[in-house]
Amino acid sequence: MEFIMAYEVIIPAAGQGKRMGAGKNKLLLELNDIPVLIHTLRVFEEDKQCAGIILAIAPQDESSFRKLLKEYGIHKVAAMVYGGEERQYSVYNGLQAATTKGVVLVHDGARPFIDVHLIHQLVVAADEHGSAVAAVPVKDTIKRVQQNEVVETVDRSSLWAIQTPQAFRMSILKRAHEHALEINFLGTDEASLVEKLHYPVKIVEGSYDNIKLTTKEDLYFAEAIMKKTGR
Ligand SMILES: Nc1ccn([C@@H]2O[C@H](COP(=O)(O)OP(=O)(O)OP(=O)(O)O)[C@@H](O)[C@H]2O)c(=O)n1
Ligand SMILES: C[C@](O)(CO)[C@H](O)COP(=O)(O)O
Repeated sequence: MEFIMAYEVIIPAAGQGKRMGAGKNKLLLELNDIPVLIHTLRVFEEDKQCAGIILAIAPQDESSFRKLLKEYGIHKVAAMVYGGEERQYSVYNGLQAATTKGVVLVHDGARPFIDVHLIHQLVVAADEHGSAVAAVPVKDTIKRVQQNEVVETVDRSSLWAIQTPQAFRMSILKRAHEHALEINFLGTDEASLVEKLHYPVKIVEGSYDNIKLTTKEDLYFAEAIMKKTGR
């Protein structure tokens, strides 16, 4: 009998896509005629372990998003909340609508190439260790630069590029977001808020295919990944 560990997922989808320059929410852009948002949501809709999806959206996208959910048969969206000025606040608003006492995932709507096996690995790791994030080893040499001049070459052997999903015991993520508000800390991912509490964050090696669609160039990579994965 397969052991099913249920989780809820918060999908921040309220960004403006400024770096993409699409003139609209980049999650409404289409890959193989299907919106990016739907590619992302489908994975969770089809995962038996996913107990519910919480979507953080921009008010101006509400009607188009609701139409898409209906058109593509996405039934697991348990709540739609309005996002905030920053991604962190969108996730925080989503957290208020979460009901699980167990594991909660946060996954960028802009990362459509998520693999269900990685999701399950993250859920198990978060249940065991408290927090776990998808990541891949850095491939480039990374240098710290000030005024257009290299000041340091960072030792690459311990550098990882952190992705989402990021998985947490609900109690830990709630505490981390509350603490970040208390100390007025703004992080670019949920794990950085947990680190502020000095809690451990485990790494689960993911895939280089799990890209975040951020700039136009990422759309070319996305087309190649669609072909490769047969989506
Ligand atoms: N205030 C925000 C900002 C971002 N996001 C979401 O967080 C994910 C990752 O953010 P990013 O790739 O930076 O998206 P944008 O903020 O839209 O991009 P940009 O910074 O170029 O405007 C995206 O799914 C985006 O919709 C969000 O829910 N609320
Ligand atoms: C959460 C994240 O995807 C991890 O790499 C990344 O930090 C999001 O950054 P963004 O600038 O909000 O897209």
